[in-house]
Amino acid sequence: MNIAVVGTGYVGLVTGTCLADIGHHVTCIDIDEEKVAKLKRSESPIYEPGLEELLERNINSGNLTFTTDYEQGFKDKDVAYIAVGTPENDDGSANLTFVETVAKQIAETAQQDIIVVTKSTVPVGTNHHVLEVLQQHKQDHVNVSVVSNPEFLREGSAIYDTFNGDRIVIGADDQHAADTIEEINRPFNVSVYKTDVASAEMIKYASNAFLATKISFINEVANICERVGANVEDVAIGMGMDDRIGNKFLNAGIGYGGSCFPKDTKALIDIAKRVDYDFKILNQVVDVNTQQQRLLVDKVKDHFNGNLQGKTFGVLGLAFKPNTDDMREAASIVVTKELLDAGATVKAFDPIAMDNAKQVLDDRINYQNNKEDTIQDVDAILILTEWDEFKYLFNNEAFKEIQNPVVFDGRNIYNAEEVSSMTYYSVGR
Ligand SMILES: NC(=O)c1ccc[n+]([C@@H]2O[C@H](COP(=O)([O-])OP(=O)(O)OC[C@H]3O[C@@H](n4cnc5c(N)ncnc54)[C@H](O)[C@@H]3O)[C@@H](O)[C@H]2O)c1
Ligand SMILES: O=c1ccn([C@@H]2O[C@H](COP(=O)(O)OP(=O)(O)O[C@H]3O[C@H](CO)[C@@H](O)[C@H](O)[C@H]3O)[C@@H](O)[C@H]2O)c(=O)[nH]1
Repeated sequence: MNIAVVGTGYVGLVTGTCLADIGHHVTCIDIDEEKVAKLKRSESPIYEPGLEELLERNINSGNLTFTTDYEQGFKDKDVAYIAVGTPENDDGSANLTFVETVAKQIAETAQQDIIVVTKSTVPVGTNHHVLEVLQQHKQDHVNVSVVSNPEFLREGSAIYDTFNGDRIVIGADDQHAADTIEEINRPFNVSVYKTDVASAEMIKYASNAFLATKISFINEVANICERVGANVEDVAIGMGMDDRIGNKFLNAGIGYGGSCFPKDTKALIDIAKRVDYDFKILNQVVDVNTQQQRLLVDKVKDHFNGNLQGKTFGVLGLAFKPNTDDMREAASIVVTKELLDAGATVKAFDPIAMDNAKQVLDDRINYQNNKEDTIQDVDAILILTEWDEFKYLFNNEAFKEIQNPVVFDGRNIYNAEEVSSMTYYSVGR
């Protein structure tokens, strides 16, 4: 099949590359010229394990091309995927400007019948609106239909998730369009769930909101565990042995971040509000997460009797989770700002996200080139992201030289034996 993918961010680039890898002819379109120039050289503008190899293979085979030119991108295409951002507006609602713009551009460019597939996360009703925009701006001889095909990949394992997803959701009111998208995806060999457009749009928000709820729930349990002398890790294992609960997404810590959970939970609250419904649980999930992202700073302040003036902290991990360079809504943004505002000096290091971190974090931060330098001459070490290379910190010569180390572990990456000889704080244990 001949496919255009509009937007080469985390979703568009992974989707386009994987569709090319299963044999489709794919052109990815982006307005960012620098990004497209890099992609043409088989260089990935984002860090995503395995992506660069896949890019190179499919560019070389001729299945994958990149352009900033819509006319070139849509030439002879049967299907167009929309994978542009839907960021948060000030009131929490989803900003649909990019999706609308792309719908209009597709309509104005398409010269043949086209199925438009929305991969971007969009509120219920958006695909119907996209169809209206397409119909308003398309040429008379062109037939258009829309399909909602929400994306469930996780950053850091996006390629794996695409080939091993739990489901592919296809929401369409047009049977032929739904069947075509199912056929396109068949080589992935992932279960397909077909439904109507509105339900597909809702599945995406409900899934993310449920996962965020699981995290805020276990974080509140962790906070109680600390007060009653229980261990949240043992509690999560015991809970997770019940299949109805499941053992995933029960890791307590300093809350969820990233480009999806924070914005999608707020967008679902807004979707509910627009139909006069107060999504009470989800409001609390968001509040708990805001509180949880500050938790480590409260522990630091308690340890230093409320005075961080003149203290130095070594922060390990800045990305919102390991194996990504994405800094969107990372807990490190909150934690480092609070430490700096309290008068502390902050040294920081992330194995991959340094460049992006420098764009979003406070310029008072003293960036380091490695973990060894970051933990030298500090009053305490803070772990904010559970990168593998931080898991063996205690075997590191630089660490062994520290007198009376103090460690605040926001991701519970160490066990009791490892930390027995130091002052150690974690979450819910
Ligand atoms: N990041 C994820 O892990 C993830 C997972 C599932 C769903 N989603 C959803 O997918 C959507 C995209 O997310 P993302 O993280 O990939 O976004 P992103 O911000 O990384 O990428 C968006 C891309 O779209 C491009 N773009 C903007 N306007 C354009 C236009 N008119 N024409 C062509 N390109 C244009 C931008 O230049 C950018 O490269 C969002 O709705 C998001 O909620 C994201
Ligand atoms: O038990 C857990 C699991 C995750 N997290 C945190 O939750 C956030 C999100 O993690 P994860 O879901 O692994 O990453 P994302 O790449 O944001 O993926 C989520 O958001 C995507 C965008 O919508 C969806 O496609 C994915 O299915 C959904 O998992 C991160 O800050 C994690 O540290 C926890 O605190 N505890």
